[in-house]
Amino acid sequence: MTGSRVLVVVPTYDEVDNLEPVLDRLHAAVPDAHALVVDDGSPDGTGELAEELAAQDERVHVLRRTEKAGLGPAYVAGFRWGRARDYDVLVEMDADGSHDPEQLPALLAALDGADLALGSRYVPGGRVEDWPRRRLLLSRLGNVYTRRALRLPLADATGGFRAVRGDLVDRLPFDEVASQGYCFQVDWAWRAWRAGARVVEVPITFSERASGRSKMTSSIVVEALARVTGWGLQDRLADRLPGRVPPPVPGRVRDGGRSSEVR
Ligand SMILES: Nc1nc2c(ncn2[C@@H]2O[C@H](COP(=O)(O)OP(=O)(O)O[C@H]3O[C@H](CO)[C@@H](O)[C@H](O)[C@@H]3O)[C@@H](O)[C@H]2O)c(=O)[nH]1
Repeated sequence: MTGSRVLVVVPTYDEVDNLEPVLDRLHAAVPDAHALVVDDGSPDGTGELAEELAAQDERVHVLRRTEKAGLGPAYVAGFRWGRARDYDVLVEMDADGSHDPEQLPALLAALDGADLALGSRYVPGGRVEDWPRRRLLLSRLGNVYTRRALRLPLADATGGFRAVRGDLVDRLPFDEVASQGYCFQVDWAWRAWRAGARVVEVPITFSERASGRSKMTSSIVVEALARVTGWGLQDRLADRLPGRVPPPVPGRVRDGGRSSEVR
């Protein structure tokens, strides 16, 4: 979307070695983009570093929260901050170098014909590099399960590199989004699709983080499994209710220009 004001929301927890290189790469790739670092009281000083970077560069902003409250609430706070300041496009990007800012222009370009552009590791052309095999397996299985349980025609609903038009953010009921962990990604992609949003998957390369450790925990996995299973069951039960009001017309999903069927 040419001429748009773009805000890249970067959630951080203990990313002191990764943050500056990632912001440098972002501004080399998309010089006009602004970045909002949403730090949850990182003990390693990421929040203080973000303040220093913001003092040196007017394109960098910081939202500091007092404690680690999860990826979902961090993004909701970042999206609200961005919409209150009239950014037209909001972007999700990890702080650890897993997402390549050079691929951001492709995500932004995809918004010309879509409301939500998902960076996708699992469409043709997408890749995962150097991730431990068990993480890759978990991610693949999580996506297969999500697709089946929610009848959501996405190859990668759990990824965290995406761009969304501000007006879609305004339409979504983020007050109802209770997901704390990485399930947040599925949660709002699903709500967007059900709300009739035009969703496109854009191939990306995801690489193992540059330094530090993943914040993935077993409770994040359990939350995702429980929530996705619950939503899927509710949806199927609702199908059986007499006089059920038809669900909203689902949005279109495209992958490289082709329409996808619900699998
Ligand atoms: N503010 C804040 N940030 C957090 C929190 N937990 C994690 N983060 C930040 O969120 C980003 C992703 O966390 P990682 O721990 O690096 O995630 P990963 O294991 O590489 O995650 C992969 O799976 C996620 C779930 O599908 C994806 O969202 C992510 O893109 C990637 O594919 C990092 O920038 C990390 O600092 C939190 O509680 N609060």
